[in-house]
Amino acid sequence: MKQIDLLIYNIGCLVTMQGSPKPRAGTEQSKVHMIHHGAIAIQGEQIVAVGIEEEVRKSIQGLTVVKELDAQGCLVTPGLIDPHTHLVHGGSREHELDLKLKGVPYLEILAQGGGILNTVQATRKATEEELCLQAKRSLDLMLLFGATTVEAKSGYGLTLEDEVKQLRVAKQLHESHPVDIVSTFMGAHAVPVEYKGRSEEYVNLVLEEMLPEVKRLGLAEFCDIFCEHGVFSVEESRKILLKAKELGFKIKIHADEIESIGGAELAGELGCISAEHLLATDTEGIEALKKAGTIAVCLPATSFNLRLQKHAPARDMIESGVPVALSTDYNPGSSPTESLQLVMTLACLNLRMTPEEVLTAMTINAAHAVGKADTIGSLEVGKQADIVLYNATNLAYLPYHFGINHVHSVVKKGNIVVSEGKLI
Ligand SMILES: N=CN[C@@H](CCC(=O)O)C(=O)O
Ligand SMILES: [Zn+2]
Repeated sequence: MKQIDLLIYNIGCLVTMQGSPKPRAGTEQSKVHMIHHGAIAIQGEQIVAVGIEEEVRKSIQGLTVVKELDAQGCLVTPGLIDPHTHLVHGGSREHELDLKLKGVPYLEILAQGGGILNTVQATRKATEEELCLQAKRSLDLMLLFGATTVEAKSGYGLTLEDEVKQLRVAKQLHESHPVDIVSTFMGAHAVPVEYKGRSEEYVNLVLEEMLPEVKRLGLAEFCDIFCEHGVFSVEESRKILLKAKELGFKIKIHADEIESIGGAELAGELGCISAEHLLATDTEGIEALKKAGTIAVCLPATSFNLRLQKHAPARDMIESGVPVALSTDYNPGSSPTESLQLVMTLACLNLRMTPEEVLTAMTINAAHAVGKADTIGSLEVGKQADIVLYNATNLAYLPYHFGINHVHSVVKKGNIVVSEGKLI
């Protein structure tokens, strides 16, 4: 070891999340590993020492420290991970607010050609540059709110060309923005208008053309599908996810968001890495997830914004041993928010998760949900130095004082990219 490039010291409460080769489930979900008076030493992109400040300083004795960052006694956590977003899209849908207030259900708006299909129109119209600019604005906000890795789905193109356009934007942002992006192909997000009443043909297009081409271009690691009453059936979802698996994609599923049609059971049957939404999941669904080790990605900002009375049964899931992750579900319809901190509050209040369970859900479990737990999700020697410093001294303060941004600084791959709440 030649030198320390960055030493973060005087950390009042350092939450490391260390030691989770597997997603954390059951009582493990609340074990966050907290150190008081901590420090982190970084070389290049990696953590080389982490722990009690005195010990960290001893372990790096004699080495030149290039830069120091005084945490001023504050709370420090691993970089937050947002494992479910629809980051790249055209337009916005504030006009739906009126329909929502009149009580028109989400799936009804979609069935009338609005909702997702409205965003499909706007996304098809937009150029790659326009999509990139719009998504970058959101990605900047996500970073300011503490996210250092974000999953991003396609699914607003619904033609090969437009799906590839969205995925190319995600790739471009991954390469140019400090936030890392994990790409998911979601050509089966809705049946496009030109295939109305011919969903079988659209499913074939996804199977025969889109999936192989996206694979050939290497534009996505994951494949996802909206398995829901009136969107894609369990049979259609099985077909698409099986083909995706065969082609080497890792698989995810939007399951049981509005109705329980067996999406969670399918996730278990196919060994999905994660199943998302799960508001309507019942005991059998929870059991299927548990058996398969599938991560439940809960999206409380979506149920809040859709004004749903029901919430994902996160407590039952945790108590049954299903690992839970949390996400913004950032998208222009059901969850137009980039703030994982708002999600923290909603997860505590509506899903009855503790602040510790919430942090696990946004760090190590989210890292597993995007297949990156070997490099991110905890602060450990050898892991990527993705770190958040807050204007707070304890974990519970984050969900407690809601509606504001608590982030003071963000370190991404060893570089300070946010300081005093501003991008640098
Ligand atoms: N439910 C399906 N897809 C997105 C919403 C997309 C939209 O409304 O534009 C979700 O995960 O919430
Ligand atoms: Zn989604």
